[in-house]
Amino acid sequence: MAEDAAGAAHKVPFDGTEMDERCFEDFKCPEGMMRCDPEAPSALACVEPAIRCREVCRSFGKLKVLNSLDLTVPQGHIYGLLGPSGCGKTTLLKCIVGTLKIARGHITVLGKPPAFPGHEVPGRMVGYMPQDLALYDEFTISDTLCFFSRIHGLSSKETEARLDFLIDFLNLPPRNRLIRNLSGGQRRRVSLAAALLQNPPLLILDEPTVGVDPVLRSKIWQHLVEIVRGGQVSVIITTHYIEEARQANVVGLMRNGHLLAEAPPDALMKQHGAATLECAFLQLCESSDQTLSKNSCSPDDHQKDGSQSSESRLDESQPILNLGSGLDAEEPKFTADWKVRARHVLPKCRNIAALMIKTMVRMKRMPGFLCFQFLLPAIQISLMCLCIGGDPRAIPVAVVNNETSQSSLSRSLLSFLDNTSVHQVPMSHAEAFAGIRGGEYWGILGFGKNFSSYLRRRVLQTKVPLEIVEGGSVHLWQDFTNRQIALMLQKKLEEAFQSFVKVQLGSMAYLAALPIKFEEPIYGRNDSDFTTYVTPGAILSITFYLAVGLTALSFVLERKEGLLDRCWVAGVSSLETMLAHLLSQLFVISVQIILLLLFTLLVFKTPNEGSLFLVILLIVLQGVAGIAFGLVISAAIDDEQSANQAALGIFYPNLILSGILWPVECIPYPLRYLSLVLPQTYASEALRCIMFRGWGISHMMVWRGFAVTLGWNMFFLILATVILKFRT
Ligand SMILES: Nc1ncnc2c1ncn2[C@@H]1O[C@H](COP(=O)(O)OP(=O)(O)OP(=O)(O)O)[C@@H](O)[C@H]1O
Repeated sequence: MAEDAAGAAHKVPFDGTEMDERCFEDFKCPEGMMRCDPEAPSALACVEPAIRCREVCRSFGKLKVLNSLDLTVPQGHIYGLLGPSGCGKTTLLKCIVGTLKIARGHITVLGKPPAFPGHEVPGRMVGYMPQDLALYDEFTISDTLCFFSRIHGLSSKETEARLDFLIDFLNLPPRNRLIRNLSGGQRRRVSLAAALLQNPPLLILDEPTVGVDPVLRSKIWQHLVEIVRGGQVSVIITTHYIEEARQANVVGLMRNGHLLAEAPPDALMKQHGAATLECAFLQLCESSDQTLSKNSCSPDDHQKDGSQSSESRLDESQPILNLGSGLDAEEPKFTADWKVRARHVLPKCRNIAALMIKTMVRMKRMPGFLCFQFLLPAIQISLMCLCIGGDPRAIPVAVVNNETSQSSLSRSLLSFLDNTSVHQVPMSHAEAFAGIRGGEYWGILGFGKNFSSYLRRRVLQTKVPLEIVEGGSVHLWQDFTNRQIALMLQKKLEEAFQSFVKVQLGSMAYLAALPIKFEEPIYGRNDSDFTTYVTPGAILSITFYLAVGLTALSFVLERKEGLLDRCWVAGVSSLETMLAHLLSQLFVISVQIILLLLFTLLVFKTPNEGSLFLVILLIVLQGVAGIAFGLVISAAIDDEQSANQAALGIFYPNLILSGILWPVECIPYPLRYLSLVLPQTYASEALRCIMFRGWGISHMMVWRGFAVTLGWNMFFLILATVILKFRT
């Protein structure tokens, strides 16, 4: 370690003689610019660098973004990282703070690799200002800073003091102004304030001065110069304003994923005889291009993989870069005992509380959306109860009655037909058939002119000719393109006939009845409708998918806006983020379930014969499964459109296969096996058993629903954690 540190601290100066990196202090700022304190760095000569990157490689797919990059940020220095757009500066900073993993090489930040157990990088040792604003729009300035101060564990007194200082120093608007109402430059300054908040020993600032006026820009630099003066704070800063980087103690000029030079700005300019840093940079780029083209002309110099040879890289960087980096290429070994490792993995209540308060504040700021969120499941189940499973109403049916007498049996029979469901339209035979073919009627009821006498004979005589049977029957022609309506019509006609027979025959009614007796049902009711069957599954499905949608969307958006990364760098682990979201969503789900059940049980009178506690528990667990599945989607998918498509793409197959709309028994094998492993199949069955059969947890069909739901919860949570781990 000591050897590594010493190796890293040696630089080859422009004239080729060895120099200690403390020599970096020996530069002058141009007139009119702020000067770095030349005294500052010398106090910390030859200590472990604040950041040391050796042979760092990182690719996105086939694109090599960091290519064997070496970089050293000395302790107590401002390091200006410069380079053209797309050269990999942000990627490098993300690797340094640990939000991106490197493919090769090693990085130490304040003595240890980022995210090493027990190391507070990420954490309160580092203040990170990402390139994206990464601020919560619904927060005020004060909410934003208090949120990060809770994560860093600052006391309320410390927070107040820092808030006052930062608002004054960065010339911010009043603290109760919402972020969404700030200008771009003001937001950027709030983002910088969040990075400076806890006075960290390391500041990593990705373009903090973009969109900031020159006066404030100079003030920011002055502040940076002041805070590094004591030698305890180090800063790495990227900027597009190359000349402002002359105020840095060291600049690193980056191109195509590696450093062309790393030296004090004045020394760099002197070596290239350039009047400005920009000119020096241009010259370096030109000489780098020349070296490259020279090397590309000589086939022997080509590397097998087509990447730039290490020799050529050395050539182009030789005047400036640390040639002793080879000494550091060997990865230093770091160890932590099991207690530190365990503490590192265990979620911190402080962070979970900070994240939960954040969610609550955001909800408070969006009352309309919150009410909608609470009421949505109740609205959905109400719509379902109102629109699905009920009997069709006022179905037009043509009646062709050839009996003319007012006292005929056909008229009596028709009077028993349920008029709310069936709308009878008397007409002639020809009109009726023309009407049904034209789609005006769903059926035709036909009575022959001798219907009454033939019906009596057919019931009372033991043997009658076929002509009597035909003439004594009600004839029904139907449009069967709508099965529900067709079956309802048949059922209504049968019911009307049974009632008619009871009145006409009294105690002799059995003569015209089917020799089948439908006894009282053991469970459920004779008149239970399709709505009753669908409701339990619909409740679970609504709870599950609302949780999926809200979780996936909120996480994907937070990730896209860089908020998740920013919290991570502040020291919040993925597990803490997931737990905090789970707990806050549990509150939302609880309110949703209360309203949902109030509507289902009290307004729509869906029967519940079993334990209300079990009903609520199963719905909550399904909600948790939805949240966990939402986490999987958000962990695996980066943009909201794809996340929406994934959630929607899974919604219908799951609804159809889970036996929510239609019994699982109708699903053909082997699709049935797939249906049985889905999260809502056994759970819906369990909820139906509790609500309609009054069964408890001891019944296999009930506990199986709970067990499968718990199993899916575990699976989704583990899967989300694993995906997050692999994708960092
Ligand atoms: N998540 C990603 N997936 C794929 N490619 C990426 C990703 N992030 C960055 N890149 C690519 O890596 C390269 C370097 O990007 P990076 O943001 O590090 O550049 P930069 O030097 O910070 O640019 P700028 O100064 O414009 O911010 C670019 O070509 C970019 O397109």
